[in-house]
Amino acid sequence: MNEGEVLLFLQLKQVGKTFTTEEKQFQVFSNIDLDITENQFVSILGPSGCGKSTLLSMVAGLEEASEGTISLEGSLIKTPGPDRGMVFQQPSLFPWLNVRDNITFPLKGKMTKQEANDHADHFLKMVQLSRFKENYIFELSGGMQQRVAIARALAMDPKVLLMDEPFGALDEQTRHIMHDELMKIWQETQKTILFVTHSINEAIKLSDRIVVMGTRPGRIIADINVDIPRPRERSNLEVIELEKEIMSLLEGEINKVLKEELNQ
Ligand SMILES: Nc1ncnc2c1ncn2[C@@H]1O[C@H](COP(=O)(O)OP(=O)(O)OP(=O)(O)O)[C@@H](O)[C@H]1O
Repeated sequence: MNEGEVLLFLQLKQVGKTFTTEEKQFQVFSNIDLDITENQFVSILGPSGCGKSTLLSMVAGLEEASEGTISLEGSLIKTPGPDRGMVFQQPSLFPWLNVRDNITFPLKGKMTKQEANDHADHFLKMVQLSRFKENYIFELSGGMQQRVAIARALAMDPKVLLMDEPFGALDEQTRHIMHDELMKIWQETQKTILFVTHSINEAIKLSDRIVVMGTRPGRIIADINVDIPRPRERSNLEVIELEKEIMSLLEGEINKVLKEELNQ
């Protein structure tokens, strides 16, 4: 690298996605350009169907880009890899393994059993589940299961944590607790986080930056740096102002989706 040259961390260049089925071709989005710096917490916000999950899956390497390129520290992303950890809305844990073994499972072959257990215990402490390491998944609440999924992703030491509506299935109270915990984890681990949500308030509460997507055609309609000091209470005037601003940006997009759905 030449002196003065900035190494881009996560870079999406002119990315597009078209799904092809037997009957038709469907372009979800095109021309997505995004540069994300290391340690940034970036939320992708947008109406249902604009392609948030598809975009995240492409960064995960689970979906291929139809156009453009996605690279992490200069390496093109084509397949899933340990440099990217994924947390889904449903935690997809192994019910036949206890909490700790769920976390050590992907570490098999990478370290000794004792090292893996110690490693898992470190992350279980971080997500405040140390007392539950011997429990089975069905014995945990939804919020606790999601914490196991976060610990499992972090234990792989990814460069980027990809989170697809991770708290979407939780009740309001648990979601608030998880927000606070995720903020602590992010500050402690300094991970880069790409977070998909359709909650404006969630995006404002958590993010350094909010990328707002529109739909049909899918595209970025705003890219907002959030410099409101944390913690960001809902009653904070700056939060309320930003919430209004994003709501008005999204209103037209949401109406577009509703109109099309009602006409179908
Ligand atoms: N494998 C697939 N084949 C065909 N179409 C797909 C496929 N996956 C997603 N789509 C379509 O792509 C569009 C974007 O889907 P995606 O799930 O990425 O949207 P989203 O913004 O995450 O929506 P939501 O907020 O409802 O989860 C939708 O119209 C969806 O039906």
